[in-house]
Amino acid sequence: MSPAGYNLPPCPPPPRVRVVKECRRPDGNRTADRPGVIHAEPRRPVPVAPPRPAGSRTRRPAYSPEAKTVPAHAPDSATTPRTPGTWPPEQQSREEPEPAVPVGSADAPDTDGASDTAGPFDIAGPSGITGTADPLALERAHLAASRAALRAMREDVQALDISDVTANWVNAAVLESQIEARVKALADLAHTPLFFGRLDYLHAIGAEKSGAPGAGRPTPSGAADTAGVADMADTAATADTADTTDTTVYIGRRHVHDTDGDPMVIDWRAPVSQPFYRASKKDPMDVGLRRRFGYTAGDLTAYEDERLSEPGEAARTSKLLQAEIERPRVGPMRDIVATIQPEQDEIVRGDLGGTVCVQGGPGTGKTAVGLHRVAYLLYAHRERLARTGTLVVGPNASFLHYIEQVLPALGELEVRQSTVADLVASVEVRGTDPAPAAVVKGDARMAEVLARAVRSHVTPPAEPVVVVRGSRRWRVPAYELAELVEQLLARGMRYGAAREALPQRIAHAVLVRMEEAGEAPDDRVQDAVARNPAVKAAVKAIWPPVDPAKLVLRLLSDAEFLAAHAEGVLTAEEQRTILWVKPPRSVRSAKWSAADAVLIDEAADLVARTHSLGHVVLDEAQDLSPMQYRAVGRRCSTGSATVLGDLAQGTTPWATASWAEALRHLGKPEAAVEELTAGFRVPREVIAYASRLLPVISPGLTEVESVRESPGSLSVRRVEGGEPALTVAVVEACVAALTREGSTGLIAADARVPALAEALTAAGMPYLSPGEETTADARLTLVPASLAKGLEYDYVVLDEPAAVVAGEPDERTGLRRLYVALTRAVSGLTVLHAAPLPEALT
Ligand SMILES: Nc1ncnc2c1ncn2[C@@H]1O[C@H](COP(=O)(O)OP(=O)(O)OP(=O)(O)O)[C@@H](O)[C@H]1O
Repeated sequence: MSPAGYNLPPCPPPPRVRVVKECRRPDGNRTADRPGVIHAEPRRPVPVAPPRPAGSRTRRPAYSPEAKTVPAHAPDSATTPRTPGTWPPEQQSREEPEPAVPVGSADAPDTDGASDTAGPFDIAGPSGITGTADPLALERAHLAASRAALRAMREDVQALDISDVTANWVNAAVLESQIEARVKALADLAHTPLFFGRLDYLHAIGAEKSGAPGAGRPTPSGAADTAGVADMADTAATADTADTTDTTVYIGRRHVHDTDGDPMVIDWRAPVSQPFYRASKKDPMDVGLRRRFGYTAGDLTAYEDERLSEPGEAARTSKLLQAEIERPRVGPMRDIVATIQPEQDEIVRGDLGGTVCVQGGPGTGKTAVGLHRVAYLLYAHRERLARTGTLVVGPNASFLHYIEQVLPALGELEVRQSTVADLVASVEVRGTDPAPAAVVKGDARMAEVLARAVRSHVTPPAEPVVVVRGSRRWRVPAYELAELVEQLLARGMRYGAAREALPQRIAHAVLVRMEEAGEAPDDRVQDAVARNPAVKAAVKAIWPPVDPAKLVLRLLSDAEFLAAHAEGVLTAEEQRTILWVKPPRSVRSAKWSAADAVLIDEAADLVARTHSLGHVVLDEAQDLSPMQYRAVGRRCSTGSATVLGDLAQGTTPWATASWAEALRHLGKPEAAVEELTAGFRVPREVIAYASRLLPVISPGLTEVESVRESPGSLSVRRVEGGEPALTVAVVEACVAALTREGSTGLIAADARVPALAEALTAAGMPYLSPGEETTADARLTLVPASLAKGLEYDYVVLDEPAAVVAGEPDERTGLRRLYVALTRAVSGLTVLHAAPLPEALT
């Protein structure tokens, strides 16, 4: 296995290039000829990690003081010769951990890396490493060596000379772009920790240990269904350790190995990494020590140990987890790869074959889990999913913008993200429906109405088909044509596919007659007959083309046409509800609504099968109508889905009442429903306050149990003096919130947004809108309550809850909207009201 022994990411749309020749590096060395695989040998020397101290049985090559290569992002000291155990000396002194600072304290130093885990705080000890050296220095040395190894991997790919490899310029261009992508994927981002955890196994990885505790733990080999890109190399390189005596693995975002192919960092998705997320005192999975690392500004500054096999040590909540959650939020959503919790990991690593539905209250990590699941599936089934595609569906553009950096941070750049509206955007949506019309249009019964309407275009043949060839005339009578039509209808084919099949069926009937008359027609004759003008004319009359948009236009404009197909399906009242008062003249001039676009999408699928992807993640799924579920479902009809949502946060008039029903509409009735109840975002005090609404908005749903205590995180204040005084108080609360680190969201009823915007401007306080990225200089976002779903801020100021409730068509939906607004804060929520609070909150 070469350092760069990865298949390169497939590069659709051009077909995968089969590299049949050897790649030749500039130094003349050849690489093997595996199709689509770039090898780069011989490997360059890279510095290796310092020796594991006594008691740590790893196979990693001993640290060599001669190794002088400067690590890619190693501290400046990297060129200085080092002494084992104190490596690198300057770095050790420069990066000596700062004095312990209470987690979440205002004194905590700035962190600027999206993937940093925490500010410095008490370093748990003593370390699992015995010996004289400072454990932190040893870990930093391993980090520096891993970075150097990664740089070497990257340089090997950069050095590839493909000039005599490719047969033509197209192949060369594809290969070039694959190399570019590969180099990009191997980038060492200064502020993204290369590893965030370490496991010390009790037994050598992959060794037989029958009877040993955790004997069933995964081995590094057999990661995945392997075929394909990076995972192939990862799996193979990881498997290198299977017959060794290694006991220690470092876990990070990607695989890094040294010049011998020995892993220095293992991808978090590999089976051998799994115990990092799942092992517990109860089931240590053969892990003796689990170590989590804390970073500050890209520097390794802390670690936290858990000794899973020592019964005396009580299980405790990870301070690093707490610090990570409370780390001020600026910018887009972050990944949680370093702190995925066991119940989340169960979902993340679920089989590709099965659809899973996750019910979870606000802040339980549904979105995070869904995104990490995609990354995991891409690792485990890369080739299959690269071929079939993956998709993340979110509720609106600002939400998608908020989450869009998570997958790239996990090294996955190819996942499409879309709203349902964009998925079905075959017409321009310029109109809106009144709620009652939208509810009927979103009802699953509309699928039956559309199916009937499409099928109604098939007209029973009244005339025979007469095909003239040379001097002969061949006649297929109307009754026989009718039989052919019946057969096609009975097969349940898509309308368009059946339409394409009909000419061949008619031609076949003609050929049977020819044979009966002693002729010996072949396939070419059949094709010629199928293209005969008489056959074409008959097909047009019997099975005319259907334009989905025109069909829906007619259904919504023509009461008789609608009645003919909605008979027994929709009531007369429902039909009236969806009919346009003033029918548009054409598809182009129609003011299509979002629900209309979904109807057109359904009709389009009746005509021609929608392409199915390999896996779809559907977030905030509770808000979809049955017809929207169908639209998403047909995009994973041959694949699987991860459905994420919270019934209590359903705020559309058609929001789903039960997951069983939703999954039925999605076409995945067999899907398992899992529940997440541990809350990561919202502090205990705040979630307890918001949960007062649950009995009214979603009776029977489990309350979220926050993993974080944060005394003083909730403030509810009544403001005397009506709306003007309230506005002043809200602005003041924003000013106060902005004195703290991190982001502030001012959430208000949509109708209140203009007044608040004006007040903020008058106060000289610039603000962003949802979807605009917060930065260190722009930390305040003014959020209409209708767009708050899925978002979060360190501090939230909530304006006038009663107005949020009143902004919705009914009280239950209003209270659900309020529940969403109340659950966006990570560190503090201030509720300000002039009007009385909704009763359920008091
Ligand atoms: N295991 C974890 N470690 C660290 N942070 C986590 C973990 N799980 C979730 N979080 C954090 O909690 C916050 C909420 O997560 P997320 O947005 O995925 O929740 P959600 O269930 O989708 O919430 P909502 O229902 O409000 O949309 C995010 O900041 C996320 O990073």
